[in-house]
Amino acid sequence: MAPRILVMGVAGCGKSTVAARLAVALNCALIEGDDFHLPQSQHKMRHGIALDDADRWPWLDRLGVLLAEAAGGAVLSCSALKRRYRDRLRAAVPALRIVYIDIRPEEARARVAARPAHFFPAGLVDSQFDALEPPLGEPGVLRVEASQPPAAQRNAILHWLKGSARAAAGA
Ligand SMILES: Nc1ncnc2c1ncn2[C@@H]1O[C@H](COP(=O)(O)OP(=O)(O)OP(=O)(O)O)[C@@H](O)[C@H]1O
Ligand SMILES: O=C(O)[C@H](O)[C@@H](O)[C@H](O)[C@H](O)CO
Repeated sequence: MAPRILVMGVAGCGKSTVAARLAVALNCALIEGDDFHLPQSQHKMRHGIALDDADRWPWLDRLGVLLAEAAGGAVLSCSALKRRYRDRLRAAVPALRIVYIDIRPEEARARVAARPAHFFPAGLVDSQFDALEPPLGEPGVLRVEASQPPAAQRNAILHWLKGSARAAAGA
């Protein structure tokens, strides 16, 4: 079955980095969630204003369609901070697998502050943690430590995917 995977977490956790590596390893498409924010949402973030549900719903709906329709599967990099956001993506892609990159606030702040050219300001990182509802306990979720090197993260995810495919086949 074509892979349909969400890599999620707060700004700076490393979701784009590992999602890109995973898409290469799985030979499938990469959907970079940040590329699909509405212009007004990008404007808000650039000006230090956190997104709210109303900003995120149309964005999540678009990403759900892209992920569901990607021929050959896809890896989606998207913050998906709240349970209801993930449920919206699951409504579009029922077999969604989720990789949660878990990072400490001080590390996320340091990473975001170290990339000043990016549209997302370090001052908004705390709001990401305020919004975050970690997906632990939800079905089909793997937690990955943000501090692991990207290659180790990718390998752990590939191992997990292989194990779930075997279990689904009853092996
Ligand atoms: N496993 C890692 N270990 C150390 N640094 C990392 C790791 N993964 C990513 N980084 C670095 O952390 C920063 C943020 O990474 P990345 O852009 O992938 O995160 P992100 O979650 O996609 O962020 P955003 O959503 O804000 O764009 C980058 O400078 C990246 O090089
Ligand atoms: O839901 C959100 O608040 C956003 O998606 C953010 O997480 C940023 O887009 C992203 O992390 C950029 O750095």
